This record gives sequence, structure tokens and C-alpha cells, in this order.
Amino acid sequence: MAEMTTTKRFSIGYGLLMKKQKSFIQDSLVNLAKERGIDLIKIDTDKPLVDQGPFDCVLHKLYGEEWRKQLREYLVYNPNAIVVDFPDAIERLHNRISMLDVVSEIEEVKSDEMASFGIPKQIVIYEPEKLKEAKTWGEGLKFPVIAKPLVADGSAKSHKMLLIFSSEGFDKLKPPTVLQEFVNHGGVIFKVYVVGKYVKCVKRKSLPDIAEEKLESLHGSLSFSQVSNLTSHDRNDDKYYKRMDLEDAEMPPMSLITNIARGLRKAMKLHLFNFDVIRDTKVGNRYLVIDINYFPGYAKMPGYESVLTDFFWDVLNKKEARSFNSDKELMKLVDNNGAGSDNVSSA
Ligand SMILES: O=P(O)(O)O[C@@H]1[C@@H](OP(=O)(O)O)[C@H](OP(=O)(O)O)[C@H](O)[C@H](OP(=O)(O)O)[C@H]1OP(=O)(O)O
Ligand SMILES: Nc1ncnc2c1ncn2[C@@H]1O[C@H](COP(=O)(O)OP(=O)(O)O)[C@@H](O)[C@H]1O
Ligand SMILES: [Mg+2]
Ligand SMILES: [Mg+2]
Repeated sequence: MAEMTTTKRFSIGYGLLMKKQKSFIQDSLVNLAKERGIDLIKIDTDKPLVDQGPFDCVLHKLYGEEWRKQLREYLVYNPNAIVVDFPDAIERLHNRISMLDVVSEIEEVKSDEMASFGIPKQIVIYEPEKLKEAKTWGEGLKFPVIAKPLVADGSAKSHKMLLIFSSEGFDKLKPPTVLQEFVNHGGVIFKVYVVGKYVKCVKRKSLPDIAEEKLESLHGSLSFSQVSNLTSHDRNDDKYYKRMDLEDAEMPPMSLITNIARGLRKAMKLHLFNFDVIRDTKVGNRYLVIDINYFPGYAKMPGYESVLTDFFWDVLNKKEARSFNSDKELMKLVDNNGAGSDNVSSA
């Protein structure tokens, strides 16, 4: 025990919105990290980052040019600090097209023998009027479709969705919008949490299936809060979900899930994210990734304190497979400081 005092301590500065601080920075996490020699320290966003710390690592879920500038500056003065994760890499997840594009980048190599994966058919639209002229409605997209805001920046607006059954439903669209084919998936969604090398898959309830026979009588659109109304009354919201035993739902093959997770982690150069997966009821062993979120609600993950503490420890002791601030990446950040260099997309 006496030796403990000589062990090096590490500090992690966190830059998180109030809501995230409340859910993520719990005493149980702070204390466990402390026992492992890691101090979690709140970053004061009203003060320049360079005047704070020094931190061995900066953990954040903050956006905007001002914050990027702060991070860049911090790295210039603290070149050995580790930033989890880089804004350029995170940004890819703020657009529902680039977000899922990455899935096709890893698709071919990783499809399992027993199961395959991909994304639902989708298109992006800027002018809904054009969709009225039937021909533009191309690429074999079939009703019903889900209209999702193109931008996924965490705002309430970016989570507002419509289920569209016929072209009349386009009237309510506020473009730019992604139209994605609705896929029946048995009312169960799999949320896969990724924390560096760690992968955890949990089940959650989702939108109920829409019977084919029902479709002829369905027109226009429904906002998500109304979705349960379109199914027969025995499937109505709570009652339906209570009866539909989540526990009975079969889990996806873990080998497939970990392969996707590893592929995404490497392709996106991100360490902290989750993704939503559904199983296409029609096909059975086909899995579709529908959403990827940066730094999700980890506190909902069983044993999140030890998973995150292990990850911090690995990062601080350089045990994470991928080196963080490799020269190249640091250069990109620093370069971006100068005028005219906009070639920093993570694609
Ligand atoms: O609020 P929480 O804890 O439910 O976490 C949200 C996530 O829920 P999940 O962990 O997947 O169940 C949520 O995931 P979903 O989009 O619901 O799949 C988002 O990651 C959300 O972040 P943002 O608002 O999109 O920036 C997350 O919200 P923030 O807390 O990061 O704002
Ligand atoms: N293509 C789809 N087919 C069926 N259900 C879907 C589809 N896309 C989304 N959903 C349902 O809508 C919910 C919200 O969509 P998602 O893309 O995850 O948006 P968000 O970023 O707001 O979580 C999902 O959790 C799922 O229940
Ligand atoms: Mg989601
Ligand atoms: Mg999301």
C-alpha cells in the first residue's frame, strides 16, 4: 500500500454538456477511476482550455469551430496530450448519409458466413416537390419510408422523424431529409456500445412491424409519437411492448457484431460510440445498421464504470492499439489552423 504514493497519477479533462455530465460523471465512475490513479476533472468551457489542466487526456462531446480551435491550441502547447476523439472524425456522424456510408466501406470484408449486414435503402432529398413527379422517386425505394433529418447533431430537431406511407406524406417534409426504407424487424433493436476494444450489445424495444395488408389503407405520414396508433389495438403502445417479451428476442451472432464494431472503429477512427442494428424479419439473418452515435449514454450500459475506467487506463498507458495523436493527425489539426486548408474531412 505504501508504494501507492509513488505511482504516477493521470488526469482526464472532460468537456461535456450539463445533461451529459449528469448522466456520465457519476460518483461511482469518478471514485473507481481515482482508485486506478485517474482523476476526472471538469473543463470550464467559459475559460480557455490552454489555461486549464494540464490534462493527460481530453474527453469531450462538444462541437463548433470555437471548441475545435481550443483543442488545436491545446495540442500545440501540450503535444503529448491525447484527445478522445478528434472533431474531424466525430463530424462524420453529424450527417445521416456520411454516417452510414462507412458501413459499406467495411461491408465486403466482414460479412459473416451465417449472417450478412448492410444498411437500409436510402436517398437524400433537398426538394420534396420533385418527389411528387413519380420518376424522381427512384432507386427502388418502397413505402413505407422513414424521413430522418439529414443533420444528426444531437438537437431535438435532429431526432424528429416521420413515417411516410404515400407521396402525400412528402408535404410535411422539412428538407434536407434522408428517406430510408422502413424495415420490419420484430419491434426489437440492438444497441451496440463500443468503448475502444470493448463491445457490448443490448436489446431495446423499437417500432412495431407494419403488416403488408395494412399498407393499402395507410396514407400520408405519421410522426413517431403516433406510430403505435397505426397497428391493431392489441399492439397499442405499452400493452404491445409489455406483451412482446424483449427477453425472448434472439440476439445477433456476437462474432458479426464484434466484426462490425471493429470495422467501424477502425474506419471512423473513433473510440467512443454506439450503433443501432435491426434484424430484417423478411430475411432472418440479415442485419442492418441504422444509426451511429458519438459518445452515447454509457451509464445505461451494465458495469459502465469499470468498462470506461479500463478504457481510460489503456489510453493513458498507451495500451490502446491505435496511437492517438500520431504525427499525421496532429498535423491535420495544426494545418487546419492556417487559412485555406479545408482538406481535413475524415472520409
Ligand atoms: O441521453 P442518453 O443518455 O439517452 O444518450 C443518448 C443516446 O441514447 P442511447 O445511449 O443510444 O440510448 C442517443 O442514441 P440514439 O440516437 O437514441 O440511438 C444519442 O447518442 C444521444 O446523443 P445525441 O443527442 O444524438 O447527441 C445521447 O444523448 P446525450 O446524452 O449524449 O445528449
Ligand atoms: N429503417 C428503419 N426501419 C425500421 N425502423 C427504423 C428504421 N430507422 C429507424 N427506425 C426506428 O426509429 C428509431 C430512431 O431512428 P434512428 O435512426 O436511430 O434515429 P436517432 O438518431 O434519433 O436515434 C430507431 O431506434 C428505430 O426504432
Ligand atoms: Mg438511434
Ligand atoms: Mg442517433
